[in-house]
Amino acid sequence: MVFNWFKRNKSPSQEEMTEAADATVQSEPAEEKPETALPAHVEAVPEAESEEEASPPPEPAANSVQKGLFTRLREGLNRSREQFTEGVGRLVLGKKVIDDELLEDLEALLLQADLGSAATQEIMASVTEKVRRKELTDPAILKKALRDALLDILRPRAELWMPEKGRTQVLMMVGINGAGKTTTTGKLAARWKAEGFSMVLAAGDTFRAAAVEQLQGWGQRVQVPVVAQGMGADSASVVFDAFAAARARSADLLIADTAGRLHTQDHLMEELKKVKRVLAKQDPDAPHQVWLVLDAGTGQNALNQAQQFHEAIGLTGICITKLDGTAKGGVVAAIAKALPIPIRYIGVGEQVADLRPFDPESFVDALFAEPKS
Ligand SMILES: Nc1nc2c(ncn2[C@@H]2O[C@H](COP(=O)(O)OP(=O)(O)OP(=O)(O)O)[C@@H](O)[C@H]2O)c(=O)[nH]1
Repeated sequence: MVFNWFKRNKSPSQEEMTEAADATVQSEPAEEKPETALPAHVEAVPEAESEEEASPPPEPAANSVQKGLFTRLREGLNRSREQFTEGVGRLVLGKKVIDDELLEDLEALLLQADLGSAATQEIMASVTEKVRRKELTDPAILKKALRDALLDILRPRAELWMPEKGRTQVLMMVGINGAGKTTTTGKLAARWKAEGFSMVLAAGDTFRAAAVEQLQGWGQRVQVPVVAQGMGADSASVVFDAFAAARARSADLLIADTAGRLHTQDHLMEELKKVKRVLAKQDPDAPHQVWLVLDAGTGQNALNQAQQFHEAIGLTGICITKLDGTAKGGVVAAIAKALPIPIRYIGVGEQVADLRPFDPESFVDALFAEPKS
C-alpha cells in the first residue's frame, strides 16, 4: 500500500499554504486522483488494497439495522436505566396512591439521576399538576407521565445537522481533556463518508502527540485525508492550513479536532477564539459549527462546562459521550433544560454505530425499556 506522509514542523505562512494547497502529492499520479490537491504535510488517503476493502459491507435490511441500533442504545443506557427507571419502579412498588411522600422520593431520585434542579423542577411541576387535577392517580402509570415530561424537555433540543454539498463548511470540535473529541471526530467522519460527503480532518490537538496519531488512524480507517503538523505547532495554523486544503479540493466539510482544555483555563479558551478568528479570514461564516463534546460521566460538571464554553466561544451543538459507562444519563435532560443548544449526537459505546444522532423518542424509549428477563 502506497502511503504518503510528509511532516512539517514549522507553521507555514499563508502564502506557503496557498501554494501547498495547489500542489499534488508527488507519488500519487494526478490523473488518477485529480482532486488530491493537498498541502505537503497532509496525510494522503491510502488506496484500498482490494475490492473488498474498497467497497462498504452489504447493508443489512432496514428493519434489522433499526432493531440492532435500538438494542445498542438500550444496552448503552443500561446503567442509567437501572438508576432511574428501575428506581421509579421500586418507588411505586406496592403503592396504591400518589401521595406527598412518593412525590418527594421521586424528586430525590431525579436529582440523584443527575437531571439537575431545573429539569427536576419542571418534571415535578408537570407530575404534581397532573396529580392535583386527578389525571394521574395510579402510581403504576407514573412512568408514562415521567416519560412525557422528559420528552417535553428533550424534544426542542433535537436538531439534526448535516454537511452540505457544494460548499466547504467547518465543524470545530471542542471540550475538556478525554471527553471524546478525537473519537467523536473519527466517528462522524466515518458516518458522513459513508453518506457520500467528502471531508478533510484537521489535527488541531497539537498538544497531545497521541491525539494526532489517533486522528491519523481514523483518517486511514475511513479514507479521509488528515492535515497535521508537528507537536506543539500552533493549533490555529494547522486548522487554517487544513481549511485551505479542504477548500482547494472542494471538500464538503473540514472537521477540526482541538486540544482538550478546562473551561476554567482562560488562556486556552483564548486559543480557541484565535482558531475561530483565523478561520473567518478565509470565510466570514467559518466555523459554521462549533460542537462541544461532553463526557456524560462528569454529571453536573458537564453542565458547567457547557455554560462556560458557550459563553466563551458560542456553541452550535453538543455531543454527549460515554453514556454507556455511567448511571448519570439524566445529565442529557439537565443540559437540554439549561441551554438552548441542540444536542447533536450521543455516544453509547466505542463503535462507530454507537455514536447516534440524538433522537429524544428513542433515547427515552431506551431509558424506559423494561429490563430483559
Ligand atoms: N465507552 C465509551 N468510550 C468512549 C465514547 N466516546 C469516546 N470514548 C473513549 O474515550 C476515550 C477518550 O476519547 P478521546 O477521543 O481520546 O478524547 P479527547 O477528548 O480527544 O481527549 P484529549 O485529546 O485528551 O482532549 C477513548 O478511549 C475513547 O475510545 C463513548 O461513547 N463510550
